[in-house]
Amino acid sequence: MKKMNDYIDSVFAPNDALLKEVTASIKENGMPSISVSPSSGKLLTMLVSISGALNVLEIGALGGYSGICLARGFGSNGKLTSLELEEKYAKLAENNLAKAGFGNQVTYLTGPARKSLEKLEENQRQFDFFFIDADKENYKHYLEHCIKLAEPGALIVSDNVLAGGSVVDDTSKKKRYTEDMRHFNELAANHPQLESLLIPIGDGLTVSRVKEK
Ligand SMILES: C[S@@+](CC[C@H](N)C(=O)[O-])C[C@H]1O[C@@H](n2cnc3c(N)ncnc32)[C@H](O)[C@@H]1O
Ligand SMILES: [Mg+2]
Repeated sequence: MKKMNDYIDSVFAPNDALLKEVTASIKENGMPSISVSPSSGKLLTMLVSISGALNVLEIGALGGYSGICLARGFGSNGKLTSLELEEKYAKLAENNLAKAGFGNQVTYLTGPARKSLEKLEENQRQFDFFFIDADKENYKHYLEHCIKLAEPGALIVSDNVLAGGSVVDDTSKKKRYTEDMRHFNELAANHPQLESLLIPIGDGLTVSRVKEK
């Protein structure tokens, strides 16, 4: 899986100068190197752009790498709302999004994402694109929140659904969240309100489309 991903990254999605700077800033700040892979980031940009989404909700910001990829998909017209547990991470992400030219188009809500999602529901907010990439044990809850906040036809993209290959291959080292990801994929695949497919790029992205009612 690593060799294939390295090949795809190097041919189709080499990091540009800004994404290299963002990746370095995450390391320099002592934060974990767990941003999406370059190809996953490029797919996010393409999916936002192709779908024409203008109101994007991200769950799990870290240092803003995926946030920049999402914002590049909507250009100057869209808005990104990003939920992040850690104040320090959200600050760095905000700085990096400003460097990328999206400073006026992003809002960070800090604290546990499930609380922020409940607030967004109370305020009857709607989004047309979602990216789930935070604590894996809560993915199933995030999915239900996203469906509630979704405009018909919205896309919900979820990262790390292959759990390093361990969801398909019992010889791969099992991760703490292997079972969570197996259950999550089953949920997305069989959910009556979704049409879903897992795309094996990076650590796997499950792409779900919210059916029109
Ligand atoms: C894998 S990282 C996100 C990477 C980012 N999406 C990217 O690719 O650039 C996961 C993030 O989720 C955040 N997180 C973990 N638990 C959370 C929670 N309960 N609510 C909100 N954010 C959470 C972590 O602090 C971390 O920044
Ligand atoms: Mg991830």
